[in-house]
Amino acid sequence: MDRITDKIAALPADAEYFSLEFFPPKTQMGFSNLRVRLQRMERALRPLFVNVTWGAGGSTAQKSLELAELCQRELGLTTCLHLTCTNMSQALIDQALDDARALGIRNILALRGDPPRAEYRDADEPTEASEEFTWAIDLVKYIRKKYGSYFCIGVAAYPEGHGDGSHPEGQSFEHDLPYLVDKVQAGADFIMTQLFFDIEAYEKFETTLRNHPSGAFKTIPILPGLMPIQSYAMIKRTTKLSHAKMPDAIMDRLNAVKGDDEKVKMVGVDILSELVEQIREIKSRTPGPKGFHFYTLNLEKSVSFILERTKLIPDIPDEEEAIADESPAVAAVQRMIPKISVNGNVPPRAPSHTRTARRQSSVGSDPHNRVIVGRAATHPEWEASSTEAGIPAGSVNTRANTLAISEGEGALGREATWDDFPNGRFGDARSPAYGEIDGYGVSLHMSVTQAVRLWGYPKVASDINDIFVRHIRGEISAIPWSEEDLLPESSIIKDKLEALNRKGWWTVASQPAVNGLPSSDPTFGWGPASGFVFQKSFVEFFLPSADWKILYDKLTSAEVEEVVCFYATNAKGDFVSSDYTGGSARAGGSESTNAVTWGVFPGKEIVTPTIIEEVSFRAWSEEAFGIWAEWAKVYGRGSDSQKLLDGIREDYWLVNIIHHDYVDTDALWRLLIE
Ligand SMILES: Cc1cc2nc3c(=O)[nH]c(=O)nc-3n(C[C@H](O)[C@H](O)[C@H](O)COP(=O)(O)OP(=O)(O)OC[C@H]3O[C@@H](n4cnc5c(N)ncnc54)[C@H](O)[C@@H]3O)c2cc1C
Ligand SMILES: NC(=O)c1ccc[n+]([C@@H]2O[C@H](COP(=O)([O-])OP(=O)(O)OC[C@H]3O[C@@H](n4cnc5c(N)ncnc54)[C@H](O)[C@@H]3O)[C@@H](O)[C@H]2O)c1
Repeated sequence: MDRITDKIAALPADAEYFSLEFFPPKTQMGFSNLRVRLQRMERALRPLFVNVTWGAGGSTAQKSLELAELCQRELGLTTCLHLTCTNMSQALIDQALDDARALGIRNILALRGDPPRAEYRDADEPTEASEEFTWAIDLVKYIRKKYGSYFCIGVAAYPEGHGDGSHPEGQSFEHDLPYLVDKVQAGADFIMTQLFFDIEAYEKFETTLRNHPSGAFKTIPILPGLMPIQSYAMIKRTTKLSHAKMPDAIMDRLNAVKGDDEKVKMVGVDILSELVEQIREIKSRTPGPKGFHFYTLNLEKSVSFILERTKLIPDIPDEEEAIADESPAVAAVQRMIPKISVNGNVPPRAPSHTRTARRQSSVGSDPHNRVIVGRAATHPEWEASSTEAGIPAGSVNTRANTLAISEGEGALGREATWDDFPNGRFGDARSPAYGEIDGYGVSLHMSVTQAVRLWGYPKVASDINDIFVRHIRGEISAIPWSEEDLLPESSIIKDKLEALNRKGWWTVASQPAVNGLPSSDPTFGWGPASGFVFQKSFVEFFLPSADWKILYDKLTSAEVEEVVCFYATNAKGDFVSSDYTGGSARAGGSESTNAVTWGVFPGKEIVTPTIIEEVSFRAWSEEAFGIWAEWAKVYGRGSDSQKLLDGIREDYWLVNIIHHDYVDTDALWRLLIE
């Protein structure tokens, strides 16, 4: 019995249940770590089902199917595969549905994805045979027509209204309502909502649906979407992107602790637990089992606390637990235990940062603390056995112990939750949580109208120079690679960044050098009091291949190569770095790891929150080039703008250059500008 609605129907009338959402990790190591995490969460938390997200336009198709296979086939979890229908070929939709069926998946969350780009269509597709996929309802109808009742179909809904800004009257639940009625009447079996924190909006939403004159929502399962608060910066960004309101009372509680990551997380657990209680009260008005949906962002600690605190974890009878302890699931948990680094050490608590930093990592802070040290995708043979790691047999052989581990308790818990502080947008590339924020794939995060309003219709490369320069100057709020303004720290290198962008080297990230400022410094400071912080300067930018050839020679010249590290790639996947220049490896052949931000604090080891290295650069660069393609789709096929952007994508390189001489704070800029 793997259809979600059948599973719900089999529950007692007063039962509660929940689902957990995961996205396909960007890196092999992230995938391998998620496998272990899923095994642990399945055992400790017992979700009724899990969701696997789908990158808009099919951008994660293969990875989503791999993750869905792991969940459904290997772990035996009832799996709901998300599927979007816009901006991709019908062939891909057909393939995904056929693959899902072949994997035994019985549940699809049928979504629209990004707004359809008018001229986007697979040129090879015979038009008379293809369906029009403009709205999610088109996918619901298509699945019903092609597969009958084989799939249980879910659809999305938005308690505060869908917010892509394309509707003239703005964001409103009332505007969406008739279309939601249509989606359900077209054959949807359950509803999952966008994340929200405004309980009054949710109450109005569920009450309106349940009492709707059409009767469409009288009994349909409605799963409210809840996002654990992983960090201050992340929740601010997610609520902005999802257009969910953060009530003042909740924001005040987070503002009061915003400098302390651990406290933000625990206040977040309180906030989410209170939301669950309030939703319970609203749901008690409708008979039948009550469901909840959690956006995990591939992290386990917060959600485990919330589920335990709110008693949402289902009990299992003792005898079933005894059987379960003999089962393959336990063997899986036992396999997970040895994910202790070879020398058996465990990571310390992640440092407390007060500022949004870039590629955050607990790994570089202490080489002993690596959780995944190699590149092997599965069952790396360097793992210590549980006996070698000093774990008494049977010590995790109960669900209670597994839950404690998911909550970060003890040495095993610290090991399991090593990546629990994804400050900034990009965490450690070894973490399942690494990558773009929602796992919905590369996206501009805005409608065509908004994109055109911000960036107009670029026709020649110098138009792009202007867009980047205006972003550096704060005249436009976003470029396709960054929806945020520059951080205050960038102001001291603004003229250098402008100069680079004016000459057509388009910067997407950077930082100035800092040689020992107090940790309390209002612009550069972070971490505990009485410390000192340091930074190496770096800059990441796109440049034409002809310019790259010249710059490469400069970077690999005898006097420069000692003081810089660089990583460079293009859309075809050609890759060069300072580790492998001229076909030979430098520094003994090992790949470099660059701590570009570090801090020294009383009574602590050196903390290195930002690291640049090959694995994260490569994973990010795929996304970075994908964004050019997304931007091109804003404009009509064959238009000047589309041709310009696609041409750039094919020709340009993305390069990240780090200068090691942080004492000479101008060195990087002299090298690149003069
Ligand atoms: C639980 C959940 C999971 C998600 N998972 C993913 C994912 O895995 N991958 C991903 O890329 N995205 C995902 N999304 C995001 C989703 O793809 C976007 O929000 C998308 O912009 C809208 O999708 P939809 O299915 O709600 O679209 P639709 O139901 O088509 O609605 C989109 C908007 O159009 C309006 N509308 C609908 N029909 C019509 C019509 N006939 N005429 C005029 N207006 C109409 C609606 O009112 C709404 O404002 C998810 C969202 C939710 C809530
Ligand atoms: N090299 C890698 O390994 C790697 C991996 C992931 C992400 N990234 C980069 O990080 C960026 C965003 O990451 P984040 O959200 O953690 O960063 P962030 O928001 O912390 O910003 C990164 C820094 O770059 C500056 N910046 C922002 N826009 C800039 C621009 N257009 N030109 C020059 N500087 C700019 C910011 O002021 C800030 O100091 C991505 O756009 C990407 O360029 C690089």
